[in-house]
Amino acid sequence: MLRIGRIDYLNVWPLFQGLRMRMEPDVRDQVRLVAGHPSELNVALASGELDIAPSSSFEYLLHAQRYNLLPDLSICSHGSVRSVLLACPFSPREMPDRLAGGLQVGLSSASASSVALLQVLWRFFWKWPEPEWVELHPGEGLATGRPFLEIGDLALRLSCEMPPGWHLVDLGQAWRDFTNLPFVFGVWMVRRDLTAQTDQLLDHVVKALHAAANEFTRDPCAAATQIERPTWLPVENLKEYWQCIRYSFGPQEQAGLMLFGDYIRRLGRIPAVPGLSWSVPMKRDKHLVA
Ligand SMILES: C=C(O[C@@H]1C=C(C(=O)O)C=C[C@H]1O)C(=O)O
Repeated sequence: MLRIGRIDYLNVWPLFQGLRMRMEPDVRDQVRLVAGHPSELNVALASGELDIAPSSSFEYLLHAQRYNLLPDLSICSHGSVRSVLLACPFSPREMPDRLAGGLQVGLSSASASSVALLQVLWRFFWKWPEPEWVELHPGEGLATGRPFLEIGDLALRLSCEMPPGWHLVDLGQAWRDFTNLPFVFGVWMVRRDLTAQTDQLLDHVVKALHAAANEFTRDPCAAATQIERPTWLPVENLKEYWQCIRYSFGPQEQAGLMLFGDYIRRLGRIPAVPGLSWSVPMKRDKHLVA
């Protein structure tokens, strides 16, 4: 049995749809998909309830000794991402003045990477004074009337149905403006203590994931007509969204992840930036281990 985490957001829908379509019945019988938001998957992975999951890049940077990474697969954006947003009930230009009077800023309890990204941008890019950070459940932010971080489909919904008077800051775009690099929100982590019996199963799943990712990269909009969309999401918005989401994990994305690691080290959240440990040799390194 292979226990796979599935982020319950539209950002990975095409990947899991592709996986489902490609799994042979005997493989499907041996795979259990467990859905949750990234923080839930981080906890389940760390405690060994899951064997493999796409989840927060922050969790990898924090506990890299527990995991290997699937090569060539991530959840990232090269600019605007649309589903990781700082929502603000006033113009963000007013932030320094508002902070002078003391201000709480809400952080989604669903997130690890985006929480840290917001704190990195706050300190090193915008250079705003530190607010009082408070944790909020997903969907609770608007009612507070204060700035808050939202991720996933709830954030995408905010970007489709912009609440009157609110301003949205896209954190994928802000990271691009800051560093000129992609931001890797999620990576695929495989627990290092996975038993050898699951090797073949894992191999099959990884091949299917790569095929699904390649198909998505070739035509990110194709899946938009296959899915039953929520009423708040026009098909054009979904197509635009999936053109922002990328599953690649090449040198640019790796550089973005390492730079993020260095900033969170400077924030004191990790003692040192770990190396990237792969679950199978990278394609370009195969000749080294042959
Ligand atoms: C792009 C997104 O990234 C997600 C955000 C994560 C986090 O903040 O920890 C983890 C995985 C990603 O799926 C999103 O929320 O849509």
